[in-house]
Amino acid sequence: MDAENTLSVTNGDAVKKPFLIGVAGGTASGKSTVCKKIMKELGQTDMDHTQRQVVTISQDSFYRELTATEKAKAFQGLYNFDHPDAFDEQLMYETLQAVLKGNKVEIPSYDYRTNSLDYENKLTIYPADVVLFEGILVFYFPKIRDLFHMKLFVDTDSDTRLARRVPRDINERGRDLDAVLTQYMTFVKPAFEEFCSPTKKFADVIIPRGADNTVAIDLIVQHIRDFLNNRSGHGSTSNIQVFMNLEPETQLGGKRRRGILRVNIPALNIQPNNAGKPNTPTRESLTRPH
Ligand SMILES: Nc1ncnc2c1ncn2[C@@H]1O[C@H](COP(=O)(O)OP(=O)(O)O)[C@@H](O)[C@H]1O
Ligand SMILES: O=c1ccn([C@@H]2O[C@H](COP(=O)(O)O)[C@@H](O)[C@H]2O)c(=O)[nH]1
Repeated sequence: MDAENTLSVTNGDAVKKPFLIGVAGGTASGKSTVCKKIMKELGQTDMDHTQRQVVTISQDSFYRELTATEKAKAFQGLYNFDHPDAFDEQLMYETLQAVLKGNKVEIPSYDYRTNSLDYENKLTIYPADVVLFEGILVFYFPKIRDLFHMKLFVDTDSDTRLARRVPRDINERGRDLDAVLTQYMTFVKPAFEEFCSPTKKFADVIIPRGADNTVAIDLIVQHIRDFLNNRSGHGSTSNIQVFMNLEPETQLGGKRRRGILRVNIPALNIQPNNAGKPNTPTRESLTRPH
């Protein structure tokens, strides 16, 4: 395991740094559905939370607490939940830092019916190998954007998004049609154009049509599988051995050597930040046979 992905060693067990994936996109583009599909394909859903290798965190858990005046506005659909100022950037950053350190974290869930954080129903995020962080503005804040190892943007056209948001907000978020449409035209649509859409350029992978795009989802799932396999030592990380016949005696690595020399060449290592780059054999990897 390379040092870059290992945090510390406790009782002989290495604490591994999770692979952090940001999932951005407009409202109702299918961010949560894409994350659920990824988790399902990786066999992570019918499993105890403490055992999961892949977890999803929603940016909604980082909405700021509203003052009484803001709450009153929110109930009339007059508060802008789509502006970057609606989020607690610092808390989001500190929480992701803790997650990257392999710590267990507790975050509130979000209650859309009351427009508030729900501390009664906290979510425990257990240490995992892969963490998906999804939300409309996860790529907006540079400090947070820089934490991601991979960035996905779910790109669904605005008509489809509105057509999905209306029934969802009425059925699941306790809104009426007028409030949904007023909020959409006043805040959601302009904020998408000003703050969310421009962050598409930061994405490594753009997923047109969201969860319907099974090809894109399968590719992402395969990438995560490769990462998990490599991390658990089941991937193609075994060394390649090359035998060299040093006859006559040859100067090598500052020493005179002769006979059969075994050279260990570390195999292609598909860890994040190292993708596609074969490791270079080091002087230490030149070992004499016993
Ligand atoms: N591919 C799809 N086809 C049909 N409905 C979808 C699709 N993707 C998402 N939805 C529905 O659209 C709504 C918004 O999807 P969701 O994944 O919650 O979006 P987001 O997390 O981006 O807000 C939900 O009611 C969801 O069930
Ligand atoms: O109290 C709230 C908080 C947020 N919203 C809206 O939610 C979306 C973001 O959630 P998605 O699941 O990505 O759609 C955002 O557009 C806010 O307008 C809300 O209506 N009320």
